[in-house]
Amino acid sequence: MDYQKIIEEIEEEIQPFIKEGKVADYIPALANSNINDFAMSIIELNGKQHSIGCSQKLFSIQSISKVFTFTIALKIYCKNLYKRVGYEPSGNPFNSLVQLEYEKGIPRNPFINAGAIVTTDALYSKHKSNTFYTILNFIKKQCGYAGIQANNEIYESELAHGFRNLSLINLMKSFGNIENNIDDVISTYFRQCSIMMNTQQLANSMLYLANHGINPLTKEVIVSAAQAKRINALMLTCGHYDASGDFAFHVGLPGKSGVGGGIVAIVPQKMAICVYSPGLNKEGNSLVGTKALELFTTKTKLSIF
Ligand SMILES: NC(=O)CC[C@H](N)C(=O)O
Repeated sequence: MDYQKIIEEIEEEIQPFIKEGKVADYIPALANSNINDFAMSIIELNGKQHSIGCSQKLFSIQSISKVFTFTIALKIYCKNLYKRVGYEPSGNPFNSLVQLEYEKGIPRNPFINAGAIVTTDALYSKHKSNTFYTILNFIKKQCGYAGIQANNEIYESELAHGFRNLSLINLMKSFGNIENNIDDVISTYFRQCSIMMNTQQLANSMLYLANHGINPLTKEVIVSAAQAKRINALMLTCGHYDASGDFAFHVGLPGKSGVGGGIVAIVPQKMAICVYSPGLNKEGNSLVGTKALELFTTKTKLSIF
């Protein structure tokens, strides 16, 4: 299949939708993202790459970082991790507090904010003040580029406005589900969200999930096949919060979004994809990114369904 031609078609077909989204402004440093930006990158298991648009432009990975932290925590804690964070969809917005009180501080899954904060806390218990560098080094290795960095302005901006996330972590601490100092954990979480990558780097970094946990290019075993299956399952059922059903319905691939405007998606045994468009839909997922992936699976018949 000529993937390059397909993504070129998609770039044209998404144009009418570009102004429909709204860039995230609850993190003030994200408010000046350019709504007209669009990029899409594919990497096949054999390393063949295809890109369109501003695929070299860096943007903050935000909640896509939850895939990396969950992967690292799963390697360390295996099944024990599920004592502290579940694996069911929440049906609620990514930063919702309500369910967390009913469910005694155990977040539904690792891809909503509460679950990702617990995951970062679990990493902090092991790596202490090296936690952020452990996450960053993991990402550098997966994408094959040592220059990956966090963005201090975005980090500071979220730190100054992260009231919701502070509520979540305090509530979980009150239930005994946060082991470390809340300032240490929340600042690590905000820093991981502010890591800057482009669509090409993000697609590269997800390749192990398309290949049963093994990076097909370096042959390194990142997680077991069973763990890779579970990460993909959670991306499918929880990767887009209360729009996860909608994403499965329209796109039909395991995926994970971030409020920076990126979405990664996995075509099992074939490829990893990343799209970028900072205009979001009301659930906080890239509107045009979702549309582009829908067009891709419709044109290629590569949905898992
Ligand atoms: N959905 C997201 O990308 C949310 C991440 C963001 N840093 C937050 O915690 O609110």
